[in-house]
Amino acid sequence: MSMPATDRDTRTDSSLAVERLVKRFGGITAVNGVSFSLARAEILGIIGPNGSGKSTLFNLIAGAEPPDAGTVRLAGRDVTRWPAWRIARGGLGRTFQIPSLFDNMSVWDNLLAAAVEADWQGAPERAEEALELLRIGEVRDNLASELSGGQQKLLEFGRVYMRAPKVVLLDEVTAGVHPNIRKIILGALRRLKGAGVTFLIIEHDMEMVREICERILVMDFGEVVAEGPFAEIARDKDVQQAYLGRRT
Ligand SMILES: Nc1ncnc2c1ncn2[C@@H]1O[C@H](COP(=O)(O)OP(=O)(O)OP(=O)(O)O)[C@@H](O)[C@H]1O
Repeated sequence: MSMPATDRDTRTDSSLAVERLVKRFGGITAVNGVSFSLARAEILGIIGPNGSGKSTLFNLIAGAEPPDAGTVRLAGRDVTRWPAWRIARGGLGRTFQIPSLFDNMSVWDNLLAAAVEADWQGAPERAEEALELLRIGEVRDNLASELSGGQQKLLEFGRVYMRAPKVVLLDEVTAGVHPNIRKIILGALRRLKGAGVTFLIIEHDMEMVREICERILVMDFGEVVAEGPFAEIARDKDVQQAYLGRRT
């Protein structure tokens, strides 16, 4: 089996690389031969209509579901079919569309609980950093259930930060949040990128994609149908009509 030159060149020193990933659910092929790789500190956006396979792709990368074929490499290591907890320990962080928090624990305890397996001793210091990075210091003693939806997204981001991930998957992290919260999230992304963290982002907010993603993958029917910088993707007539809306 021959491999495209672009894959061969980047896969060994990439932060994250997937090759020919496939996932079927009965008669549906949700992910159909997806390959791409991310350099360290790169931000790659994934766009595509509902049902195009974006969430399934995240699940395969994070180990929530095993692929039927293909490989996932994290920092050069083959992590295909590893359980999710082990991939997380290997340096992969993830947020969900609906934040998964401990509702009746405080913001502070939610942060500390995220560090349990990682680093107990450094946890308080890192939790302070998370409060500062995400500007949720004022609500540190509030229960997670008392936070606004946007603050809950910030806290979930903070819980990912606690584990000092090398690669982070963000699933519609700014969907429906107040512009101020969006700004905080963008600032945090830029700071972590500056510290070498790599991001893979599913996003419907095209403004966010344009602002922050260096490269974009367009998915449709489980396949990558276009790939490139935002300006290039935005020029593609088909992509424009289907996903970006008309801009005149
Ligand atoms: N657990 C599952 N069992 C059966 N079919 C599934 C399962 N998960 C996803 N699918 C199907 O796989 C396809 C891809 O779905 P997926 O959720 O990955 O798309 P998506 O691009 O993330 O969509 P959205 O933007 O709505 O989240 C869809 O046809 C979906 O119905």
